[in-house]
Amino acid sequence: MALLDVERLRAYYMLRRGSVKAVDGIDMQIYEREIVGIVGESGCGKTTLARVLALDITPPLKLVDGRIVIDDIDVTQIPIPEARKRVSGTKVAIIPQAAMNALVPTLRVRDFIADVLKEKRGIEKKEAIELAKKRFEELNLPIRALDLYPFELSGGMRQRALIALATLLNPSILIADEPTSALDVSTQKTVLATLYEVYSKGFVKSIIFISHDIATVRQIATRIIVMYAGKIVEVGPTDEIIEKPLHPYTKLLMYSILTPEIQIRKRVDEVKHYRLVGEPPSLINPPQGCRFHPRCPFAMDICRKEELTMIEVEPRRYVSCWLYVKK
Ligand SMILES: Nc1ncnc2c1ncn2[C@@H]1O[C@H](COP(=O)(O)OP(=O)(O)OP(=O)(O)O)[C@@H](O)[C@H]1O
Repeated sequence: MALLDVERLRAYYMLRRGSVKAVDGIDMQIYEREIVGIVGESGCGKTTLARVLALDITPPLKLVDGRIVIDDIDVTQIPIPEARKRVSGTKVAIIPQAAMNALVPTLRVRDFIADVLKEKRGIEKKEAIELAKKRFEELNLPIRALDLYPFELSGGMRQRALIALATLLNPSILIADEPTSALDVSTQKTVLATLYEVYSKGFVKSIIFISHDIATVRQIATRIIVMYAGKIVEVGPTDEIIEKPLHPYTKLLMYSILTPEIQIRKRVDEVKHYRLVGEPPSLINPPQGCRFHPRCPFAMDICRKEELTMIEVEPRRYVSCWLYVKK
């Protein structure tokens, strides 16, 4: 039974010049005790998907179609503000991409926590600060950080504090959107370690980890979902996605991370003469057929005409590519 079950999800930015189809027909499941990485180039819809799953759906973003069931609650059947009240912080919590700005600069960390917990869950200040102290202790974070203003914390400490805060109420699913992208490599490691800690200590059941960088995702995720142009193109266990990518887009992404491991290089050797050139397409008028076809070195006629849904090529391995359809 999935913790999170998403069906036919469509969420568009409704602009005057057209709708940006940032999440366009997504089916996915997140199960208990897994860390799922969502990867793809900038602009492929990862942040939009994260926002929708966290029910942060404000204009111009609109939920156009589909169903989201979180821990048995079909949140798409309830008005969004009410759904948010029911699940935010307890079933699902998010560390947003602009996390550096997620804290309020004029509030000490503890006052920020108190405000958020009061507003979202009606928890009194004293109790909120006790909860925060306990969680900081459990995660070996310095409790004195609670008395500081955000600008007094280092980037890594701010990010780790946000992980602690997002998980205060032990949400079933934590969504972390590019939590390490603005940090240097050694700070990234400490932030990843804190994320792993909230998972291993059972403060969250599962994590969705979003990043454009497969190399980072690889360090923490047990399963990977690859997104391209508002759609999922491939899903599989991390090792298999890394060592045996199927979709040409995943292969080119893998090749571009220049891994030194010989087996991995060999497996993606078939794309060694190609590069991931150009940009992802406009999501106002995405290409017909497979959205990757204009950049795909292996595109066939059918790819330009017909869209394909996910096919299961092996147990737990899904890909959306005509190359894998048996003729
Ligand atoms: N507020 C907005 N209004 C209009 N279009 C938007 C808005 N936010 C994002 N988009 C568009 O939606 C598409 C998906 O963007 P999104 O930020 O979800 O992608 P992403 O994969 O998370 O990329 P990044 O890592 O750069 O955030 C892009 O075409 C983007 O330009």
